[in-house]
Amino acid sequence: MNTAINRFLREIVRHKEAEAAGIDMPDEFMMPDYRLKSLSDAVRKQKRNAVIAEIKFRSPSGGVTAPLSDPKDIADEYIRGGCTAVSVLTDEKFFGGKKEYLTEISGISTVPLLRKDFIVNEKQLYETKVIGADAVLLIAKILGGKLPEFKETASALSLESLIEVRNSEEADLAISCGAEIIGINNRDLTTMKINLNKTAELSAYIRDEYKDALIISESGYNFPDDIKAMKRYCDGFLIGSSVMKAKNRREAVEGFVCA
Ligand SMILES: O=C(O)c1ccccc1NCC(=O)[C@H](O)[C@H](O)COP(=O)(O)O
Repeated sequence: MNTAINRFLREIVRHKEAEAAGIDMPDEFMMPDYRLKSLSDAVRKQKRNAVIAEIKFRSPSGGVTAPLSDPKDIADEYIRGGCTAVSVLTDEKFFGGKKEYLTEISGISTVPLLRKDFIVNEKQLYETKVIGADAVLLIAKILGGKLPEFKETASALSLESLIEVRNSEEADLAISCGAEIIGINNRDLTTMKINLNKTAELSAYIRDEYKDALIISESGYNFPDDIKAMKRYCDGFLIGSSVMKAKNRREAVEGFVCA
């Protein structure tokens, strides 16, 4: 692992391990909706572009993406724009998220919800279920050899896993544990720079090796034309900053969905 990534991930892992020492249960008045919604089915059934629209108030690469507002309203705008799923950042320290946001949104959402966080401890998977998510992000670089057992635990909890990779070794790891959904992240964690070609390169590798997984291209989609250029390389897109920053979020999502 390169040293800059190392430092960043080490800081996150340390923080997450401390946080995961206790499981936060949602308050009674925010009981999540546990009816299952499948992310993979939703992506497969989408006739236009499958867009997983993300709620992220802040990020290490871009700072504040939007002033704090009710995440349910944002999810509602995304859903009216035709998104296939909503991704909710639940990390507080680095992304200004909250686990409660996911629980609140689960009460109004008609689409699957992805919990976006840094999962380092299996307790967080139980917590992910408890707070009302349908799917969870597992990052190959963080979990390494522990990835298969985390994926199995997630499946046992009826949580789908989106396994995030950035290179062919990580893709091999995802494939070896039978990933149903693989996310290719276009953001380089050393420089924070975006390279959409990462999706083109890695999806060719993955599709050569393994035809079963859905491929989601993550990060760096600013304009509908970006989707037009990349759609042949993947089955869906995870889009955060540009839809959070949009004046009209419903229209912004619709633009990506219909590109
Ligand atoms: O968003 C960041 O700055 C970031 C930095 C370091 C690790 C992860 C990061 N983001 C997580 C994500 O995967 C993105 O939020 C997601 O793919 C959406 O990206 P974007 O549309 O570019 O906001």
